[in-house]
Amino acid sequence: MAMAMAMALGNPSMALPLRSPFHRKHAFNNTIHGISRFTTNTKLPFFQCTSPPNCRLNSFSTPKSASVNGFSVHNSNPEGSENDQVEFPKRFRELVHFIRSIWPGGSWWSLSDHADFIMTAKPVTVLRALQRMWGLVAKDRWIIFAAFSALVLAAVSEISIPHFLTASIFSAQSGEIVVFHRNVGLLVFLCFASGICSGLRGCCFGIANMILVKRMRETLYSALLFQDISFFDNETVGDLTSRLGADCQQVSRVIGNDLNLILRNVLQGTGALIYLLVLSWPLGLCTMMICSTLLIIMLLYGRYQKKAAKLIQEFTASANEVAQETFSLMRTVRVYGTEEQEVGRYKQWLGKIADISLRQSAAYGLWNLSFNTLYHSTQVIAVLIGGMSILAGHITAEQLTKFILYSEWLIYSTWWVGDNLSSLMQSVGASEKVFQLMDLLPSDQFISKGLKLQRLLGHIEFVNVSFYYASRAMVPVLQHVNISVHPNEVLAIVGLSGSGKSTIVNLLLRLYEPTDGQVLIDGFPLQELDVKWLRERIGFVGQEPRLFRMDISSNIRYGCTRDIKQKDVEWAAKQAYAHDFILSLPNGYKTLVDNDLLSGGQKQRIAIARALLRDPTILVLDEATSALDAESEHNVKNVLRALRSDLKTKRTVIVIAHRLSTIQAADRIVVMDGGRIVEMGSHMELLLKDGIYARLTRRQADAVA
Ligand SMILES: Nc1ncnc2c1ncn2[C@@H]1O[C@H](COP(=O)(O)OP(=O)(O)OP(=O)(O)O)[C@@H](O)[C@H]1O
Repeated sequence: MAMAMAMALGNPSMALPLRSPFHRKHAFNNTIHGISRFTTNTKLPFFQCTSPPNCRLNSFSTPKSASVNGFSVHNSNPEGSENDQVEFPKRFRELVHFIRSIWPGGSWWSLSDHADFIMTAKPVTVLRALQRMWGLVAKDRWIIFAAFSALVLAAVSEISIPHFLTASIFSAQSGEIVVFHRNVGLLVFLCFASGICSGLRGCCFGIANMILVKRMRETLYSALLFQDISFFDNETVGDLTSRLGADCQQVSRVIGNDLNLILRNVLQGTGALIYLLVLSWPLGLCTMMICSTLLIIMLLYGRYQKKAAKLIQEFTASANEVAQETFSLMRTVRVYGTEEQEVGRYKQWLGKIADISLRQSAAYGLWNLSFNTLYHSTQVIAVLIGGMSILAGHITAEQLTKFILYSEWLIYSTWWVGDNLSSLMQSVGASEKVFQLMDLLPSDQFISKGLKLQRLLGHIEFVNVSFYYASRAMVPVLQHVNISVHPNEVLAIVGLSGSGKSTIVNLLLRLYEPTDGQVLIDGFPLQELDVKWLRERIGFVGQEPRLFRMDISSNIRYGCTRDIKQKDVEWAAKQAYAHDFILSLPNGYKTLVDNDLLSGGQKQRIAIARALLRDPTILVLDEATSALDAESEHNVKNVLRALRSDLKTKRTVIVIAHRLSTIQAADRIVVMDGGRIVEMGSHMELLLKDGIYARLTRRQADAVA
C-alpha cells in the first residue's frame, strides 16, 4: 500500500525498492497489481529505458514525463509544460481512480483475482465448524465444562471490579469508613478470584485445545491412510502434510484462543451494557449504537479475513509442496544446478502469500482505525452528555465515572470480540479443507469384510481385463488382457516400457480396480476376498524399493504379521544375499537406514528379504533385480528357483524384467505391447515364433556384444 501511495504521488524511488528482477516483476504482478488494473500499460514499464538520453519510461509517457504504472513521474524538462497540461486531466483521473480503488470496498481489496485457484472445499459455517470440533473433544467434555465455569467466574469477578473501585474512591471521599473498608475487602477478594479463575480458564482451554489438535490430526491422518491409491495420484504430499500441520494448528486456535476470548468478552460486554443501561439509559443507548456499528464493521472484516485465510492456506500448501519436492529431489537439483530456479519457484508462492497478507494487514489497519475512532467517540459522547446531565443534576460525578469506566469496558469487549471473531473466521476457513478430507470415507476394500480362504493355492486369472487410470481417463492402459497363472508356476511378463506390465501387478495387488473384466484368485473374484488376508500372502518387490527410517531388521520385518525371530530375519537376509553387506554396516542389523543411506542394489536385496520373510504364496517381482550386479542377480535367481522347487512351499511367481536373461527359466513368458498381450509361451517357443520377444532378445544380445 505504501508503495502504491508513493507511486500515486509520483515518487518512483519510494515506490520501487528495486531488488532482484524477479522481485520487481513480482512486486508488480502481485503486490501492487491493484494499481495496474486501472492502467492500460502496466508491463514493468518504469525501469526500462529504451531511448537514452530521454529515458522513455513507458509507452504513453513523453520524454519530459515518465509514467510509473500509469502515474507520471515529473521530468524537469521545461519544454514539457504543454504536454504536462494535456496530461494533467488524465493523471488526475487516474489518481481519482486509484484512490477509489483503495477506498474500502474498492477493487484493490478484491481477492477474486485468486478465485481461479482451486478451492474445492465446501464452505463451512462457524456453527457447523464448532459442532465438528465439539464432536472431536466431546469425549473429554469435563475439561470444557471446567474451562467454561472458570471463564464465567473470572468474567463476573472482572466486570465487578470497576464498580467497587469507583465505590471505594467515592466512599473514601465522602468519609464513609465502614463502606470504604467493605468495598476494599470486596475488591481484594475479586482480584484473587479473577486471578485464580483466569489461570484455571487458560489452563483448561489450553488442554482442550491440545485434545482437539491431537484428535483432529489422528482422524485426518487415518482418513488419509485408508484412501484408495488413486486418491494419492491426485493429491500431492506437500499439500496433505500442510493440512496435517499448519491447517490443524490454525484450527486448533479456535478453542484455546478464539472461543475463550470471545465468550469472556461477550459475557463482560453484556454485563457492562446492562450496567450502563441501568446507570443512564440515554448514555447507554449511545454507547450501544457505537458498539453496534463496531459489530457490523467487525462482521464484514471477519468475512474478509475468512476468505483471505482460505487463500493463504492454499498458497501455503503450494509453497510447502514446492519445498517438499525440492528437498526430496535435492540430488537432481544439485546436479542440474537449479537451486536458483527452485528458490524462484518457492518465492512465487511466497509472493502470492505476501499479496494476500498485504490486504489482510491493510484490512486490520482499517479495523483498528474504526475501533479507535469509535472508542474515542464514546468517551467524547459520555463526557458531553454526562457533563450536561451532571449540570442538570440528573446523575452524580460517581455515576459518570462508573459510566466512563464501563463504557470503556464495553467497547474494549466489543473490540476483543471483533478481533477474535476474525481469527475464528480464519480458523473456520482453514478448517474447511481439513473437514472435507476428514469426511472422506475409507476405500471400499477396507469397509467390506471379504472371504478368507482356508488355503491359498495361488491360481491367478485375468479375465478380459481392461483398465485406465482415473487421472488419465482417456488413455487405455490395459485392453482385454486374459492370463491364467497356475499355482507354483513362474510367469514372466516382458514388453517395452509403458506397455502396462506394472499395471497388471497393481491390479493383482488390488491397488486399483479393473475398469472392465475380472481378476480371480483361486477362482474367487478379487473384490470378494479379504484384502488384508490376501496381501499378507503376497510378497512384492517393486522397481524402486524404498526403506523406512528404521533399523535394517525392522525394515525386513516390516508388515510381517507372523511371530518373527531375529534368526528368521537373518535367514531371509541370507536368502536375498543381503546378510554379508548388512554385517559390514556399523551396527549390523541394528543400523539405522533410510532411503538415501544404501545403494539401489542393497535396497533391493532388503526388499527381497522382506518379501521372502512373509513366506508368500504369490511372489511378485517387478524389476526386482534391476539394480543388482550380475553375480548377486545370479544368486538371487538361484534362491527363487530353490524356493520354487521346494515342494513344501508351493509358490506362484510373477516376474517382470527388462533383462531377458532373468526370465529365460520362467515356465511361461507373456509379451505385452500397448496394453495388450501379443505373445505368450516358453522362451524357446517365443524365439521360434520370431516375434517381438525374439527381436528384443536379439537386441539385448547385440547390446551385450
Ligand atoms: N498412477 C498412474 N496414473 C496415470 N497413469 C499411469 C500411472 N501409472 C502408470 N501410468 C501410465 O500407464 C501406462 C503403463 O504404465 P506401467 O507402469 O504399467 O508400464 P510398464 O510396462 O510397467 O513400464 P516400465 O517397464 O517402464 O515400468 C504408462 O503409459 C504410464 O504412463
